[in-house]
Amino acid sequence: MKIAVLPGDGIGPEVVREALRVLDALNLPGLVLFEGDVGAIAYQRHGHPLPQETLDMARAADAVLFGAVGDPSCDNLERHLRPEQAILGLRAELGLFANLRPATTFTGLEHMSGLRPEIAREIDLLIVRELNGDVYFGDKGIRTRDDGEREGWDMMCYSESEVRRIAHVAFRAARKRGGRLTSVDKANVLETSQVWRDTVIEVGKEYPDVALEHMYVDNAAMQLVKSPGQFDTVVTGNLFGDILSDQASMCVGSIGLLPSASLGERQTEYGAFGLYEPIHGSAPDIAGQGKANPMATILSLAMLLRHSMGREEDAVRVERAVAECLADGVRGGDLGGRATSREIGDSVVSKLLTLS
Ligand SMILES: NC(=O)c1ccc[n+]([C@@H]2O[C@H](COP(=O)([O-])OP(=O)(O)OC[C@H]3O[C@@H](n4cnc5c(N)ncnc54)[C@H](O)[C@@H]3O)[C@@H](O)[C@H]2O)c1
Ligand SMILES: CC(C)[C@H](C(=O)O)[C@@H](O)C(=O)O
Ligand SMILES: [Mg+2]
Repeated sequence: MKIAVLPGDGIGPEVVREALRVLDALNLPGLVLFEGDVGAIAYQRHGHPLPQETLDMARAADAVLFGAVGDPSCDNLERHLRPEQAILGLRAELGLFANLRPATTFTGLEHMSGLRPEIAREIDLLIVRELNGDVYFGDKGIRTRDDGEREGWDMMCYSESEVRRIAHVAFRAARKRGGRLTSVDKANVLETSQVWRDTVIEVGKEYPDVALEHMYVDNAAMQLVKSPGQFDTVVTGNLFGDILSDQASMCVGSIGLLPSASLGERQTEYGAFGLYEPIHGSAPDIAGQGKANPMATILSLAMLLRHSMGREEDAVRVERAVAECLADGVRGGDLGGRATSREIGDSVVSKLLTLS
């Protein structure tokens, strides 16, 4: 089993390092790890944020563990050379169209949520975010109008087949969870969303056991804060899913806690090929200070064990280790504590070794 490890920029290497220590503690046979450059570091070393060699390494692997990309020093580069293009390029080139972003309450953290504890306690949802389309990948540009004013434009677009395939992933996920699916769109304004909604309804006919509802994205943002417990599985487009998942993280307590899996159609001999990363970014404001919470990356590793390695029991063990550390009061700066990334990694590894 080959894992491509792409730590990236800022806190990326700091959080990936701790996830790898957890992987090491599991002592799994037959693992081969390769490390590659992505993001600003890759641009500095190779002149491109996603060097061909890194892409080839990811393609040749059975799974990818990704940290984060982004560096303020690159904000004025031409767009195709910016670090963020590395993750967008990987998602597109590897056909990873289904991004699973679970958000679940942790016992003992209710008071760290931006919500009242009794409301935070209810959170157990999965955002299924489409990852290969939408305004992210449509034509875009900056043009100068006749009156001399600059105008930026980005085309939002979803085809029926793009919506159909993510809808199937979401319905199947909802079926395995609480049997409820909320499709989030902006069909009252956007034609893209009209096609989205019509297609989700069509696909829904194949899943009569799943209760489907539709919600406009502005209302969904409000409902997520008002009563997050009403959500089971949520399916939405690339942009809305990006925003709602950061919001969901603060309902749980910190962006340093939410993992993700990006999956496509490819299967390997071990499970689904996938890329696993925390939902947060490179956090330049705390990079290099040992302040990053590595739990989101450790929980992403758990998703890798589950989806790409078929090791459900190990995945659950890692998730339990993180949850029990939080219940014991292990807290980084993001949760009002003082534990360093290293100390959080140490705690998770020690806890893991006590769990059978
Ligand atoms: N998938 C990715 O690689 C990814 C995701 C999001 C943002 N980015 C990039 O990261 C850079 C910074 O973006 P941003 O500041 O908007 O978002 P961010 O997620 O990097 O940081 C937002 C805030 O959350 C904090 N934070 C994030 N992760 C944390 C962690 N693990 N522990 C403790 N605190 C944490 C940061 O310190 C910051 O205050 C940008 O270049 C952006 O494009 C990359
Ligand atoms: C860095 C950026 C391209 C990325 C996105 O918008 O998808 C990030 O915000 C994420 O959530 O993974
Ligand atoms: Mg994001």
